[in-house]
Amino acid sequence: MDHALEKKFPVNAKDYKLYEEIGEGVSATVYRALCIPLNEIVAIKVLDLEKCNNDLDGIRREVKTMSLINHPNLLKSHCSFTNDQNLWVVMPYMAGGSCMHIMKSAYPDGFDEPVIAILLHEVLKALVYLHGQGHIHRDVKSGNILVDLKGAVKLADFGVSACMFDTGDRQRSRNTFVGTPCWMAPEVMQQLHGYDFKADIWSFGITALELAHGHAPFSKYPPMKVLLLTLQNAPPGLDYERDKRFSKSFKELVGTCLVKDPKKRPTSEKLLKHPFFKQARSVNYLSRTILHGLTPLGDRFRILKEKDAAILEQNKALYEDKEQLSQKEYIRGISEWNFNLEDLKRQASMIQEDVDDDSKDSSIKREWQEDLLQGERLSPERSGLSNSASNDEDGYGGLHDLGSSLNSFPIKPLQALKGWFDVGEDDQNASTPSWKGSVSDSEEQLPEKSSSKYALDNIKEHHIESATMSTDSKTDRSEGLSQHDAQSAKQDPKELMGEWERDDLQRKCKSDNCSGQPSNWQKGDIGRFSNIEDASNGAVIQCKGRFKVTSTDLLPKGSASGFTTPNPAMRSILPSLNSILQQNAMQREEILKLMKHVEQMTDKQSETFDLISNELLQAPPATAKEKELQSLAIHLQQINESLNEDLHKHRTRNAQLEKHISDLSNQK
Ligand SMILES: Nc1ncnc2c1ncn2[C@@H]1O[C@H](COP(=O)(O)OP(=O)(O)OP(=O)(O)O)[C@@H](O)[C@H]1O
Repeated sequence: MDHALEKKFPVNAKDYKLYEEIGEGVSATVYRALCIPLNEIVAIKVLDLEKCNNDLDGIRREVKTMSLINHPNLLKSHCSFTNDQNLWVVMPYMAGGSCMHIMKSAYPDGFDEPVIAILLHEVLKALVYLHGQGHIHRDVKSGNILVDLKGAVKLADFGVSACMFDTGDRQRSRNTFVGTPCWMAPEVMQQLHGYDFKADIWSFGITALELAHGHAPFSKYPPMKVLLLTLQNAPPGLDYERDKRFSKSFKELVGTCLVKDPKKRPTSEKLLKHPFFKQARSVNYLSRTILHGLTPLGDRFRILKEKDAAILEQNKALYEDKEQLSQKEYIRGISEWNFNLEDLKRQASMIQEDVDDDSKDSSIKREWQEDLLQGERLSPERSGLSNSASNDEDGYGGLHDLGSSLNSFPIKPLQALKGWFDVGEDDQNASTPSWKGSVSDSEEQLPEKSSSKYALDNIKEHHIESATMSTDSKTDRSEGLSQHDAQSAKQDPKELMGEWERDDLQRKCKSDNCSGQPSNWQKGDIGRFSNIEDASNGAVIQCKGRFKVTSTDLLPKGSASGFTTPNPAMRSILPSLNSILQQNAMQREEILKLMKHVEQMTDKQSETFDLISNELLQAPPATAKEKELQSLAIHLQQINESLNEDLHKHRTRNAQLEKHISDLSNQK
């Protein structure tokens, strides 16, 4: 137990001497300071209450949480008090600073795996405790992981944390859009069913990637773009090629956390049992490695601040015309971002078409490769289209779904995008999130039965104070993998399928296709058109729209009559060629349909879109109705963009398939 916690810290500003600045957040500046009567160095977070007028509730929450928590891996405050218009929060000084600062100043490409294992292990222990107490942290990221010089790791910043057992307004806060975009779970962005502890598991996975690469996926993009990329793309992960230096078990851990369906993510307790953490050494290792030889925190912070200022200066000219733009937010790409229309306007103005760097990022690359490997089968990220592909009469199933989603816009803005994200079956069936329901409902979402029971007692008695129960006993309780978890792990191995297994599956898929076995999707459709016998007779084996594929297309160029008995080698390759041709033709057809539909939609609606969005975006919203309309306009634009991106992907895939065919023909 930290000895300092037992000391009585004075609650008067004159008892502290502020030294240099060591950190800065959206709402506060943090200083190294001396507590004069105790002769102890502390950190003091100074919040300007006048500037935080609209978030006093959040501040109150943070201070309360910080004073009540009691876990070695959580940053507890010594005390807090007001000083003029400021709130001072006195905390232990974490001389190593945040992991983000350490990376920025000394490890720009991220840490090595042994270091990451320790950091994640310590943070996860904090999450197990928090979740057991009924709290969601909601802002897990390297900037909030603080380290002291001995290597102690503490998760900080409860500014946006939420308690699962609050009622009324506080409960509604779990339907709000808080956190930091790059680390934010899709369900938090979507605002469909609310969210729970699992949102922290997603952020934990993103933090793992951040520690591995030195930055979070999509960190260079403005929040609006991050939102779209997170919702539309396959989850990011460690790449097989690029991340060779990391173990299979680390890749698997990340894959387990970054599953879009929160129900399929493990609880923090379950995650703590992941084999990856077997390698986690004692925290002393950090002091011998990443903390060794670091310059004092204040100096590091000053240098980083100067660098940031220089970048801002450089970019000033670029963004001059976008007067309202918060450049600082953009460059950091990490700060808390509430789903607010002013932000959207600002951020939307910054969106560029390139997805260059992060498209090189593993997630997009993997999605792309997966699409290629699996042929026509569309990525689940676009399930609105793909699910309907096989039984869709007009081929517009996804678009129809989208249309019907649009009707629900005024009620749930982001719901309109449903069907374009991989909302799991469970999600679609679920009517309300479990935490919204009765007490027994909420139990299901809790990390462990004993924890939930404990937490439920909390609700009954409204005693958040009980959070300060003995750390040791809490830790003990949370150590054991619950029976339920162990069983569900056995019963549903898919649930634990990580990136590695997914890659294996893809490889398998690839080899299946090469052997001429059509995928499920193809099997159904081949029947609709023709069979291999037709091909050998030179008949039209496929006729869709203006595309006709005949078997002569498949025959060797040298064959005069175009009708020879294929040798065994040819025989084996014909089904592949046939299947590819069919895919190709069908893809062309689908692209044409999409293009036609988009053109129609664009013709009819673009004027309306422009009108609505331009007019509405100009004027600040006066009424709730106007706000809804603004949301509608913005989301229609997003959908438009999604459609265009899909179209583009189809085109590219088509080109790839054509190239594949010509390669195969050349080989022949
Ligand atoms: N106790 C501490 N010891 C050392 N450094 C600290 C301490 N507390 C905070 N910092 C530094 O100050 C930075 C900002 O603090 P904090 O995250 O609490 O502010 P904030 O306004 O809540 O930030 P944000 O909302 O952007 O996360 C941290 O990222 C960290 O680098």
